[in-house]
Amino acid sequence: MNSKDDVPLARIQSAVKTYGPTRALSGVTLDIYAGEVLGIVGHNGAGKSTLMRVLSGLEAIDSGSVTIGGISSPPHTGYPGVRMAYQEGSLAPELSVKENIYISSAAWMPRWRWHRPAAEHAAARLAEIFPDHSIRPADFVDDLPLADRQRVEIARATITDDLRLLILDEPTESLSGSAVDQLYDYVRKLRAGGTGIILVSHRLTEILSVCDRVAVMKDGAVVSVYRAADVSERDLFMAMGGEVVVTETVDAAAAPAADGSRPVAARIPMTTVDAEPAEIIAYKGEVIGLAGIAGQGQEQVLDRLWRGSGGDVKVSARRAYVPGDRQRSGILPLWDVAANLSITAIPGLARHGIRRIDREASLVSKWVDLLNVRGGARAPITGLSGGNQQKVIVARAFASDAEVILLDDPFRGVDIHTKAELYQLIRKEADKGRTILWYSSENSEMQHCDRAYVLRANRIAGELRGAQISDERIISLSFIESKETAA
Ligand SMILES: Nc1ncnc2c1ncn2[C@@H]1O[C@H](COP(=O)(O)OP(=O)(O)OP(=O)(O)O)[C@@H](O)[C@H]1O
Repeated sequence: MNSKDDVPLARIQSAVKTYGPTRALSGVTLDIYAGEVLGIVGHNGAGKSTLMRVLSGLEAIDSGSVTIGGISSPPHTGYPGVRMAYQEGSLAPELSVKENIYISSAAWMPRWRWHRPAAEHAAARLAEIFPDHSIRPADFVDDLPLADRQRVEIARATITDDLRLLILDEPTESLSGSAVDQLYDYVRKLRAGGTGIILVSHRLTEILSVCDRVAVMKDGAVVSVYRAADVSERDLFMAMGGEVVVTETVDAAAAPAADGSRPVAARIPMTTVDAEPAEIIAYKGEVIGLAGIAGQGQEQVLDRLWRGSGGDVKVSARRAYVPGDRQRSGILPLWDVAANLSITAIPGLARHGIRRIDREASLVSKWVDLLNVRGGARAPITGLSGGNQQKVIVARAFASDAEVILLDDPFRGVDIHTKAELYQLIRKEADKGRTILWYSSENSEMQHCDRAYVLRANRIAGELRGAQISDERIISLSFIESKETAA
């Protein structure tokens, strides 16, 4: 552990950064040491990503100072030795993996015949961090699923001839369990080699398991710094400004049985892992989880339901979809928060085909308040923090008149207070008769469902109900061999 006498690798003093009227950083003071993992936690919009962009030299502060490795005014290429894996992804989608690696390493890679070294670096680093990955250096980034793009984003940040400070901004929001463990093993290895690492995350369990110290940010400032060994998740939660919200998970006894007495809201034919015919069925008013490790067909189920009835698929005509990949298919970047939020609700609010601006405005203000969207209704959506953008996309679905809501890992990057409120919102909306089908990469979220189907290789590996839905059960169903493959 570092003592006060150690020279910090990075020192931030009274850093202030404003965007128009928004004070994103209101006087941050923080030291970061070589050979430590420093966690940064805080509510959506607390200023975490802004601070990281300042440390990487991407944004200049208005006042205060930032010194890294003895340098206070970084060259246009950023502070030497500081690399960052970005929350929203920084890869050029129309280029291949190796081309992306080359772009960020052009300063030290050969100027000619760089394809091969770039491909070798990409393959070697991906294999080192994520041994079971299946990404090829020639793959186009746009063709990769979100989790693979995240793997490349992380690998890209570490491919350099000089790594002193590695910044990971919410690196695990789209990774599943084993990839998360692999990443943190690599982080520990870097720490042992003397690299300083900053880990920004809303996942407090991960923060406490991998960090040496944790800084809590609130409203643009660091309000406390703890030794990770001295605090609990609850302590961090309270320091972030949390009230203890009791989120009720579904109790098996209380869970509504899938008894068929309610109308069917969605039905989709499937097979079991033993190749028996089966189906995913959601009755009106149920919250149905689609669980299992990432990429096992959960998104295809949502996609088939989104495309609508046809063949043996049955689903209500009024449905809404919350995509997990907000950059690609979620936000409407040229519009403000209000337009992004109300777009699907407008027809339902109109009278005789004429828009009712007053009703639209009150709908928007209700949801902005309910989800505490920092930035307000008139802010451009791209000026919002990542978690706040995600809240707007969730609000858009619930503000519509949809009977069936399809959630594709919807709470990526949303802070824990807001998540707790969203879990309650889902329950309330289900009680009102809406049906929710919900894929989450966080198994613990599935506990808020009435029933959950665990998927493996596009098939149903099992169905859990109420209190049966646990991390352990989901993991074991995700890996146990089927009778067919075991035979
Ligand atoms: N480019 C920008 N233009 C205008 N406002 C911005 C911009 N970037 C950030 N902000 C504002 O600065 C504040 C801090 O945002 P920041 O992205 O740093 O928060 P964060 O703590 O990383 O949040 P999250 O957990 O949601 O990622 C927010 O109010 C945000 O709206």
